[in-house]
Amino acid sequence: MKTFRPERTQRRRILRAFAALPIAGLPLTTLLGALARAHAEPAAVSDAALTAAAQILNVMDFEPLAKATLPPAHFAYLATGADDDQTVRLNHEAFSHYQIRSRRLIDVSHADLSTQVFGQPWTCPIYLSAVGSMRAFHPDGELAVARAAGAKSALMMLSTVATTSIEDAIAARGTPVWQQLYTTDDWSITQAIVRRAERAGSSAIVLTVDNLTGRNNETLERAKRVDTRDCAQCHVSDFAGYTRRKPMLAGLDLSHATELSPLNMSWDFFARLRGVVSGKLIIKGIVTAEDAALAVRHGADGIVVSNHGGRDEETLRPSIDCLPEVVAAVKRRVPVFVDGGIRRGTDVFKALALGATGVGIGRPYVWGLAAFGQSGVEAVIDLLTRELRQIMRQAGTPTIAAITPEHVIHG
Ligand SMILES: Cc1cc2nc3c(=O)[nH]c(=O)nc-3n(C[C@H](O)[C@H](O)[C@H](O)COP(=O)(O)O)c2cc1C
Ligand SMILES: CCCCCCC(=O)C(=O)O
Repeated sequence: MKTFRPERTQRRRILRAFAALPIAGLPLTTLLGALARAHAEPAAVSDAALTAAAQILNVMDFEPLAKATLPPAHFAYLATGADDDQTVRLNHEAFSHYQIRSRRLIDVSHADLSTQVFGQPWTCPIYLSAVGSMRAFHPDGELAVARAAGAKSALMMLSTVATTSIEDAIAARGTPVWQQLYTTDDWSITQAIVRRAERAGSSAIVLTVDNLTGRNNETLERAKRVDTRDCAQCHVSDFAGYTRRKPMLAGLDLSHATELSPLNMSWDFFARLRGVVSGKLIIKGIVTAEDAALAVRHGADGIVVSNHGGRDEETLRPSIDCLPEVVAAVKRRVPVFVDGGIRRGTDVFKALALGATGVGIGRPYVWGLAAFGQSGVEAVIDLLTRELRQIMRQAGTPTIAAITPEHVIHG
């Protein structure tokens, strides 16, 4: 990559853009770095990128910056979902159907966002959900995310198909991460990944069950036709090449494998997995009361209500709409987490009111990563945290425990 040396007039424009950035603490070098990656030639620094940088008010404002920074096929891998991307859109839109019932005259001078998960203190209920191949979005990939998670005391869930090993991610975060699990139908592979993750200090194994081999992502396929650059980091077209690039799969014999989320996976597999996971075992991708009950019966320690950000199947059922029935079925026996379409502090608030213990984000922090590296991820966490604090005050809920189902209504 060429070094970015802006001309004097460009520098003035960049400085103006930076000065207008309302997010304190994004260093100029970070902004310049992002623009340098976005435009290998300084002369190509576009007005659109500068304007977008100057207008960051909320996490969604990072998306156009990420788009300007990334090769089209990488951005498409990040942005898109299954079929017509309708579930992706509905995941967020559905939050507008829930309205907040604010209570008045409650002392909210000390809003406390801290909570407890599995007996561990969390400074805030927002966590960074698993996203694979993050070096496709920024050279520092998961390392930058882990550092940001450490700086902000946010929980990070590391993908099996991360481009950083769990050992390096934990070292960068400074405290354990959760290991998300994809595996093959070869039991020895499953055991090896679990053993390695637990030896490295992973405090939970999160089995993803909603991403069956063979998703239909037409938007991504179209983007790959126009952008023919090597996207092997994030695209699974060449299975052997793809898995070779994933540190968590290094040293494993995958020569007989063709998939990482086998079609024959069943509750028997989950029960067997329960037998080898010594820490917490969480199941990610549950969207019905029936499966939530089965998960608890099979020994799950936690459930993530998720449709994988609408990436795998076009169900048109937003994950926030699935949360209440799962919470009802679980009857407080294990914590329930949710992700999908969370873009505002009010979305986090509504999810908590509907019974979530923790609320995951995917794309928003990757937009921050793509645009600004570690600082961008931190800024996304800060923005959502600030918005959550604000709505907690407005709604008369000074603590996370004070947020109850009475604070939200489906309209
Ligand atoms: C680019 C990308 C890669 C992802 N990779 C994984 C993964 O490796 N494992 C997994 O369980 N979920 C993965 N997810 C799903 C996220 O963990 C999460 O469920 C989803 O992104 C939440 O929706 P949101 O992006 O609207 O916040 C990925 C999502 C994206 C956008
Ligand atoms: C099941 C193997 C491919 C996983 C790709 C990572 C992922 O979950 C995604 O949404 O992308």
